[in-house]
Amino acid sequence: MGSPTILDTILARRERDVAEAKAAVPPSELEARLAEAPPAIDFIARLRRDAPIAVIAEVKRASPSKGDIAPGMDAAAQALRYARGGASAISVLTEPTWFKGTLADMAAVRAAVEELGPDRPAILRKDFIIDDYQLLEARVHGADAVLLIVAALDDARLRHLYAAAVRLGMQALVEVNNADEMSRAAELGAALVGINNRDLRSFRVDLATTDRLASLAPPGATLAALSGISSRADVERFAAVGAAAVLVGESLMVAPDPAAKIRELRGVPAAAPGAAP
Ligand SMILES: O=C(O)c1ccccc1NCC(=O)[C@H](O)[C@H](O)COP(=O)(O)O
Repeated sequence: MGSPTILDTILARRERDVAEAKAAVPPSELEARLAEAPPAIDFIARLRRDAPIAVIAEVKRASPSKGDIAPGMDAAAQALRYARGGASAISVLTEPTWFKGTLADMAAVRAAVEELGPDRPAILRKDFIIDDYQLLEARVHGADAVLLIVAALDDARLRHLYAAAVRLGMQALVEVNNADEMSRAAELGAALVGINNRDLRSFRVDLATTDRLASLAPPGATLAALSGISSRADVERFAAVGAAAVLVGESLMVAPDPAAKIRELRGVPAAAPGAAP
């Protein structure tokens, strides 16, 4: 066996984190809080509503590959900038050690977008989900959808977590990075598939990953392209191979005007001068 990859290291740490969280707040306590959780909307329908291309805008303070990106960023304020630009969904990284995110960030984002009414952006919990407990946490803190990374889960666990997410009223963005993972997502019957251009084991970003894998997506699935996206040309490239959405993190986090950057990615004209960023 070779040395552990960053994905292995993150997953091992997440297992310990989940055990500690369960010791502090037992699953039964979270289950009891489900009834008061903010209601979920249909994540896929929210993306589809913004055809031909929806932007899933990510709150990402740091990452294993880049280190600090915007460590002091206020998640809720950034989410409102994204909403102003027309983001269809907000992805909130809730992993604390490498991404400097928290569940409290996601709850704050959810509360902030609630003010926008029924057309609010949908909320994705972006994390390394390995346990039902994290699904309960996600729903209680206002997620409409969760990320399930095929490379992080065996088939039985993937199937179990996918069904459990749906039972809780959420949808799952099923992430793949190669043809084998895509066939596992198809086997699962994933309704929403994210092709990650970043190989989570090597950090290598290759935009051609989406081009190569898009035609292997299960028929009828909604397709999203993830990672390394920074220009309108990237978005057009992925729309041309059938992506209904793009997920964008770093280039929005470093943009001086994130709302304008989202408009640029969506291909809509710039806002009138003097409009709030
Ligand atoms: O971003 C990383 O360095 C990373 C490393 C290991 C596992 C996951 C990682 N990122 C998660 C993501 O896939 C991205 O946050 C997301 O797709 C946005 O990517 P980008 O637009 O390139 O910031």
